[in-house]
Amino acid sequence: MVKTHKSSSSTLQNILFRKAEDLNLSVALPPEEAYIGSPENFNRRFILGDDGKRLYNIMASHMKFETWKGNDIQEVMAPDAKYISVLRNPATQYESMYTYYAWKSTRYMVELSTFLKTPEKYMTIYEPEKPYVAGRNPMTFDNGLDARKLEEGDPRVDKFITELDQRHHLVLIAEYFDESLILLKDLMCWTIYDVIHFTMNSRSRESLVETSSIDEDAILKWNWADVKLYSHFNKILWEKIANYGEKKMASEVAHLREMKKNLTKECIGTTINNGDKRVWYPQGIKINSYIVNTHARRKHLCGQLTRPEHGYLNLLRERVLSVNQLTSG
Ligand SMILES: Nc1ncnc2c1ncn2[C@@H]1O[C@H](COP(=O)(O)OS(=O)(=O)O)[C@@H](OP(=O)(O)O)[C@H]1O
Repeated sequence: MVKTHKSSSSTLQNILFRKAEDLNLSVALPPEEAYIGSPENFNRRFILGDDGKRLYNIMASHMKFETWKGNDIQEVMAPDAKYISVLRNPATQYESMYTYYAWKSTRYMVELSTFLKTPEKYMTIYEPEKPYVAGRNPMTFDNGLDARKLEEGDPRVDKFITELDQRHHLVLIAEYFDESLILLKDLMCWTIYDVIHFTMNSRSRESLVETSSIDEDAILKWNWADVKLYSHFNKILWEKIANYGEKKMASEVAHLREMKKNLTKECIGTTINNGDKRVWYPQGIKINSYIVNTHARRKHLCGQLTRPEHGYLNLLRERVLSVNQLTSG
């Protein structure tokens, strides 16, 4: 999975990590924190415990793809691996990113609405040459094309989108996440049970910054390549839904939502927005996470559905390290 920033990728990651845990699949993991090598380009030496020849079933952490040459990621993935990503409406994605990473005090030094009046100016002064998260067209960047300096309409973006379309088996859309997950289940020959999820890494209401329609227009203009990328894959998603059958889709989405509702009742005791040791909080940002109901503590699925990214990374890392110890001992 290409883990695109602030686009519901942690929720998708939770689904994949659950599968890895239950089926004991090999997962390419960062040795610490949440990035594999980034801001350096992807290289297998950044994978925890890699022996130079292992093939992985799952890779679902943030990393930096400069290109999709076919000799980097493909080299480490199992031959029948499916390539997926997720995109979100650039207007909401950009606000989430700017606020979550506190760019008003850590990068561009101004509020989002001020930045949006003359973004080129702030970009020229403050944008790092090699960022973890790009300040312009971030979802295009995460998927492998640095379009921070490309003029609107640059044909390299169209070419990139065409290539990406050939590369990715499925691009999920955050606004139609449940529909996207039904397609994922179909692609992977899973059951609906496999794609149940609770929303991960969402900001608490008080950590959202309201944007005006002027701001939103400015975000869309500034992130023109992301707008193209999103529009393209949103269209593809709806074509896939039509092929799947709209009636069948609606009935499965309803089933998924019903199962989610029941599991929410069963699993979640409380939702908290700070002080959870399994969560990474950027300074001053409140992130929702779930504490399992006392009576559901022994229920494996409840533990999995409520385990935030860093909790899962630590659990899977321990597993990799103990297997490596056994095989080298
Ligand atoms: N299903 C669904 N639909 C729409 N939006 C969703 C969904 N699931 C998660 N989210 C929102 O995605 C934001 C978190 O994205 P990521 O998990 O990709 O963030 S991160 O890059 O890994 O930090 C975060 O956005 P904000 O709350 O606006 O910050 C989540 O609320």
